[in-house]
Amino acid sequence: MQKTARILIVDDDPLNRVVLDNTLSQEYQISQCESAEQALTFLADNKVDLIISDIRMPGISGYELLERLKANQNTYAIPVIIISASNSYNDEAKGLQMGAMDYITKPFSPLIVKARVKNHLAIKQKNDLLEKLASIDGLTEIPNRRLLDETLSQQYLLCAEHSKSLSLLLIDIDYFKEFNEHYGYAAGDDCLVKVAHSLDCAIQAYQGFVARYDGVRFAVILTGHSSESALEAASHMHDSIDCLMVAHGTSPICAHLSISIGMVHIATDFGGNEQQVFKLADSALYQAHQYQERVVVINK
Ligand SMILES: Nc1nc2c(ncn2[C@@H]2O[C@H](COP(=O)(O)OP(=O)(O)OP(=O)(O)O)[C@@H](O)[C@H]2O)c(=O)[nH]1
Repeated sequence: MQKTARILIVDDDPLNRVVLDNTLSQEYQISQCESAEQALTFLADNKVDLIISDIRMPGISGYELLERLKANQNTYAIPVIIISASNSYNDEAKGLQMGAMDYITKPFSPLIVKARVKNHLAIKQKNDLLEKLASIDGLTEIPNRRLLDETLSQQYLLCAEHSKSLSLLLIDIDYFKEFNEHYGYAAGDDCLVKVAHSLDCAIQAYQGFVARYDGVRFAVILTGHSSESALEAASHMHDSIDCLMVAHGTSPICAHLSISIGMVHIATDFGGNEQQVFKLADSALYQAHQYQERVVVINK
C-alpha cells in the first residue's frame, strides 16, 4: 500500500507517540516530535498533511504551537487534531476556537483516531484542490492573476529584505485581435495555450514564475538575476515563440505570431512597492509597442 499522506505527531510522552504511531503507520508516513519547538523546526524544512498534537508539553504548549502554525502562511492550512488528557469543555472549546480541526480525549480509541484522521485528510485534499483551481488559469493551466499578485507581493518583500534583485517582465502577444478575427476565437485559444507553455518552458532554466495576467498578456517574475541575465531570459522567451512558427497572416510586423516584452529590473529595494513595480513594467511594455521594440527595459 502506498503511503501518500504525511502525519506529524507532537507529544512529549514517548508511550503516546508509540501508540499513535502503531495506530496510523500502516496507512500513513509518520514523523514524531517530542516538543512543539522541535515540531516548528521540523516544519520549517518538511511538509506534512496533518498534525496530531498534545496540549500540555514542557516549553511551548500545544495551544501556542497552534497559534504559531495559524500565523504562518506555510503552515496555516495544515489540519491539527488535538489529543489531550483534559476532558474539560473549556480546553476543548479553546482548541477548536484557535483553529484545531478536532479534539480527542485520552484514552482514545484507535478506531476513532483512524476514522477522524481519514476524514480530515479527505477534507484537506478537497481544500488543496480548490486552492489549486482558484490559482490556475482555466484555459492555459498556468498560474492566474490571483497567484501572480500573491507571488509578486511575497517575492517583492523577500527580495527587499535580503537585498536581492527582482525583475518583472510583462509579455503581450502582438496583434491578437487581428489573429482572432482572421483565424477564429478557437484558434486564438489554442494559440494562447501554446504561448503559455512555451513561455513556461523557456523560463524554467531561470527558475522564473510565469502567469497569465489578463486576456493575451503574461507576466514573469525572476529573482536574483542581473539585468543582463533577465534580458537573456526575455530573449529566450522571444526565441521560444519564434520557434512555434504560428502563422499570423494579418500581423503588420511579422508573418508569424510575435510578442512584445516590457521589463523592469529592481537591483535593490528602491523604496517603492509591488504596484509601482507593476506600473513600471506596464510602462516598459507600452514603450515596446509604441517603438516596435522586442524588449524595453527599465532599470531601477
Ligand atoms: N481567443 C481568445 N482571445 C482572447 C482571450 N482573451 C482576450 N482575447 C482577445 O485578445 C484580443 C486582445 O486585443 P488587444 O488587447 O487590443 O491586443 P492586440 O490586438 O494584440 O493589440 P496590441 O496590444 O496593440 O498588439 C481581443 O480581441 C480579445 O478579445 C481568450 O481567452 N481567447
